This record gives sequence, structure tokens and C-alpha cells, in this order.
Amino acid sequence: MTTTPTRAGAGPDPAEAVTAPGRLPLAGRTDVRAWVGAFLRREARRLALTFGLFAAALLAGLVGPRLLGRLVESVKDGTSTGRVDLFALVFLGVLAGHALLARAARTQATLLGERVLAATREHFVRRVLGLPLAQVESVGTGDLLSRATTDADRLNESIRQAVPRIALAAVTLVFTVAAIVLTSPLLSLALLAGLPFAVLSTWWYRPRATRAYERLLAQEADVLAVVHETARGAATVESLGLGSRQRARHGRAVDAVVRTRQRTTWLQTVWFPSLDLATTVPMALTLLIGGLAYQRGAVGLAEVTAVVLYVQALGEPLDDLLTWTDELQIGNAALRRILGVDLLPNEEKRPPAPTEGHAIRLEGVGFGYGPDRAVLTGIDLDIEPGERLVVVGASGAGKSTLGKLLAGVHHPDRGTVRIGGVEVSALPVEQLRREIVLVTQEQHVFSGTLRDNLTLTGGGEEPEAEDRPLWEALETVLLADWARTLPDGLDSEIGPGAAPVPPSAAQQLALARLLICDPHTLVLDEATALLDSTASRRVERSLAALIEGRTVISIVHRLDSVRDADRIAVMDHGRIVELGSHDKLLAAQGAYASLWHSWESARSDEPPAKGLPG
Ligand SMILES: Nc1ncnc2c1ncn2[C@@H]1O[C@H](COP(=O)(O)OP(=O)(O)OP(=O)(O)O)[C@@H](O)[C@H]1O
Repeated sequence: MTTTPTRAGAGPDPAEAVTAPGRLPLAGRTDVRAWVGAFLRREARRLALTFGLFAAALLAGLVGPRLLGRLVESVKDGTSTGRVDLFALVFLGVLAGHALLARAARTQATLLGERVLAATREHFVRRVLGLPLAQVESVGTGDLLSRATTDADRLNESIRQAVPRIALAAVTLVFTVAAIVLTSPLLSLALLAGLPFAVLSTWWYRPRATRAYERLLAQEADVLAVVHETARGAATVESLGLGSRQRARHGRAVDAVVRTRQRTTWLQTVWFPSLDLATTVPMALTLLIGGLAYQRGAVGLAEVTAVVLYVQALGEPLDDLLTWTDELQIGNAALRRILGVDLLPNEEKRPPAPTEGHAIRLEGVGFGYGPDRAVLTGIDLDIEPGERLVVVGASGAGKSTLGKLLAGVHHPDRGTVRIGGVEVSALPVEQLRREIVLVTQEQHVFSGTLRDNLTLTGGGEEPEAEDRPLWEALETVLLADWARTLPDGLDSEIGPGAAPVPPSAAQQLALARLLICDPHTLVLDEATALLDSTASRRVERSLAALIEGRTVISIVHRLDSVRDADRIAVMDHGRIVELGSHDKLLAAQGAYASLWHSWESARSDEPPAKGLPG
């Protein structure tokens, strides 16, 4: 599938897949058609059942008035009370049958919608989990979230409501038009007068509405992105006083949605009246032609009356057909967004790659977040198994980026990062996590049990034998006492909406997870920087137990414990400018020495604080 850039001003062409900077792509018409084809094949029986039930309900609905008419006629002609009772009974039976059929039809349609929704969401989540992290980072989570939630709901709504209603309206229209033609071919010519209004207005409306709906969904995603970002970074927003900035961003995003909604409403204010004309003009013409034809004896009064009633009856299904087609258009826009994720390159499945030893070697590594933004250049570094390496440097020097490259979160643009002789980019993710893991300040507690949270990295898989290693890990990171206070031990629900997990416990939990997954190398990127000093000390003690016997690369701002490191790497503008032990670098009187002296003098003005073990 090829992707093309969005054409300025004109909006995306629904026939083509579209990519726009900073957004996930939109699928093209061919992708949508393929999806619909697969859906029709997969759900053919359920669809047939749903349509069958709707059609039966429609027919049962038509029988009622007919019966009532017969009853009135027979009362007029004189009939027995027994016969009236019988009619009433049959009428009630038909009404009950209609209600039951309508209920069954709606239940089937709902089930169908839910099945599609579930399958679409599962497919979407699988795809998103397979996306390279860099891709997810570059578009943000708002776009992804809205595709997985509101867009999937819209698609569900389209399938549940729009598809059966459109089908029914179309069938009703065909039957009614056929009835008009059969009743009076002459009067049916009046219908032609309505066609230009329906066709021209829809031809004008459709492409404009398609573009507006696609814009609307993207703008709604922006609103969700701001809300999500603000909620996720609530502590930062609060501490840096970013509330008014976020409110302003939210206000701008909502304004954009309101403007597009105004546009779609305006489009409808032109389209809907034109659709009304598509039935009222033929109605007026039928009366006119009917009157003239009746005077000349070309048609009977009964035919004129029937055709007028039929033309009037066209209004409702025509309205239904077009308004639900509009709804389907929103579903189509939502589907293009959901399927757009399929156009992204997926993390390919890699075969296991046997490594030799645990040595890490970086050769000529270069990396940038964008084509013109080199963040790391010419990095050569050998890290021996069991070594304690500390990385220091000014803010923005590239320390965290180096950590991400080591852990395989990003891959170098130039040069190689090898673990045990194998390039990190060649290692399957399950293997990579047993080799090297990045620990940052941000540790997420997933909704689920404590057990789920401990084993989600894939460790501790054997059933039954599970509990002991999990408790051992909790003991090691000093979290066992906290875990014992939970009502169901390892099976207690924790995280959002369940037992609260304090920030330090979340960090310790992440460390316990690491113990279970047991990688030989840890990259610690300011892992305790956000914790208060008591919590930080507790996590550091857990960390001390964890790093025993492993290679540790610590990225630090505070230099308290750098003396204990085997080597210190000093970074500046994306390069390693110095590398060696504390004493050696101090003696060299270079970048490290000045960092150290300024750290020492700053520390003498501050209350004592603890850094990370190095
Ligand atoms: N996801 C990203 N997208 C684009 N640019 C980024 C991204 N992450 C970092 N950068 C940029 O890359 C450069 C290096 O950032 P990095 O976080 O690696 O530095 P650092 O030395 O760890 O800084 P700090 O000590 O402040 O964390 C900075 O200019 C930063 O703005």
C-alpha cells in the first residue's frame, strides 16, 4: 500500500491512503472495501439473519393496518361480534409477532455490531502493540486512543444502526416506487422531477461532508490527546503550574471541533431542505398531472389517490436512507482511521539470536529523532559484564537517548549496538528483555492483579511454581510487607480503580518485575529522581539488591555515588568526551573535573541528598 501526503487545502482523497505529519495514516478506499468484503464474508449468515428478521418485522408491521382496514370494512358491511373478536385476536397476535420480530432483529443487529467492535478492537490493539515505539512516540497517544475508542464506537454504531436501516429504507423505497409505477405509469413520471434535487444536492454534499467528518474525527482526537496528556502528567502540570496552558490548548482543540461541527451542520442545512424538495415537488406534480389526467379520463380517482399516498410514503424511507447514509459516512471515516494503523510498518517477528557472553559494544553509533537532528554522534563504547558505568553530562547531552539505544527502544541510524556479539535490533523483544532492561522514573502500574503486574514481562510462567519466586522478588525489593497488607495477596487487584500503589511501591514493583525477568544488564535512567527522600532511600535499597551480579549503566544528575562506579562516561552534545574512573578523570582536569567541582560546591549549599547506586 502506498501512502501519499495530504494535498494542501483540498483535504484527503478517500480513494487513497493518506499520511500527514504528526498523525497516523488514513486508510484508502481500497483498504476499506477489502475490510467490508472480509466482514461480509465472515458475517454473511448473521447479516442474512439480521436482515431477514428486520424484513419479517417490516412485513408484520404492514399486515396490522391492512387487517384494521378489513375490520372497518366488515363492520361497515355488517358482521357478527364473534368475527370482530376473531379479527381483534388476530390483530393482537400480529402486533405481538411484530414486537417479537423487531426485538429479535435489534438484538441480532446489536450482537453483530458488538462482534465487529470486539474483533476490530482486538485487531487494532494487536497492531498497536506491534508498532515500533518511535512511531507511537511521534504521533502521541491521543490519536491512537481516539481510534481505539470513539472511532471504534462509531463504526459499531454504523454497523448496528445504519446498515440495517439503510437496507430497509432501500427495500421500502424500491417497493413503493414499484407500486407507483404499477398503479399508474403516467403519474410515476412525476417522480422524475424529484431526482435532480436528490441527486444534485447529494453530489454536492457528499465529498464536502466526507472531508468535514474526517477533519472532525482528527480534531476530536486532538481534544482527547490534550485531556489524556494532562491527566497522565497531572503531577507535572500541577507542579509547574501548567494548568492555564493546558486549558488554553484544550480550548483551542475544542474550538476547532466546534468550527467543524458548525461546518457539518451548515452542510446539512443545505442538503436536508433539498431532500425535502425531492418528495414535495413530485407530490405537487402528481396532484397537477393527476388532476389534468383525471379531467381527460386518462386515470381514475383511485389511482390518483393511491399514487399521492405512495409519493407521500416515499418521504420517510428517503429521509432514513440519506440520513443513515450520512451516519455510515461517519462510520467510513472512522474505519479509515482504524485501518490506517495497518499501513504502518510493524515490528517484524525476529527469530531468537544466540548471544555469546554479556559484553556490550557500541561502534560508531549515531542517532537523531528526526532527519536533521543528530542527538548522538560517533559513540564508541565497550562495557564489560558486571561493570558499573555511570553516564553524566549536561541536560540535553543525549544520556537518556544513549540509554534507549542500549535497551533497544530506538535503533541507531549509524553504527551498531551489540550485546554478546549480536546487534540489539536483531534480537526478538522477549530475548532482549532478558538481556537488558531500561528502568526510568516512570513506572506504570497496570490494572490487574499484583501477580499480573509482576509477571507481565514474561517471567514466572510456570503455574503453581509461580508464587515462591514472586514472593522472593517482593522480599528482595522490600515490598513483601506491603503486599501482605493486600486483601488477596498476589491475586489482589491493584492500580487504577483498585488498591492504590504509592509511587515508591510502583518503583519497587517495577524492580521486582525485573528480578523475575532477570536481565543481565540494567540501564537506570534517573530511576529515583521523582521520589521524595524517604521513598527514594527505600527504592535504592531495593535497587542495591537488584543490581547485585549484573552489569549496570546508571544515568545520573546527582554525582553522590559516582565514586563507586568502575568508570564514568561524560557526555556533551551527543558525544562521549571523557571515559574513565573518578580519580583518573578528576586528575585529567577536564569536563568531569569541572562537573564534579560545581556539584561539590552546589552540594555544600544544599541539605544532603542521595544519588543512585552506580
Ligand atoms: N522523543 C524525542 N523526540 C525528539 N527529540 C527528543 C526526544 N527525546 C529527546 N529529544 C532531544 O534529544 C536531545 C537529547 O535528549 P536526552 O533526553 O537524551 O538528553 P539527556 O542528556 O538525557 O537530558 P536530561 O538530562 O535533561 O534528561 C535533546 O535535545 C532532546 O530535546
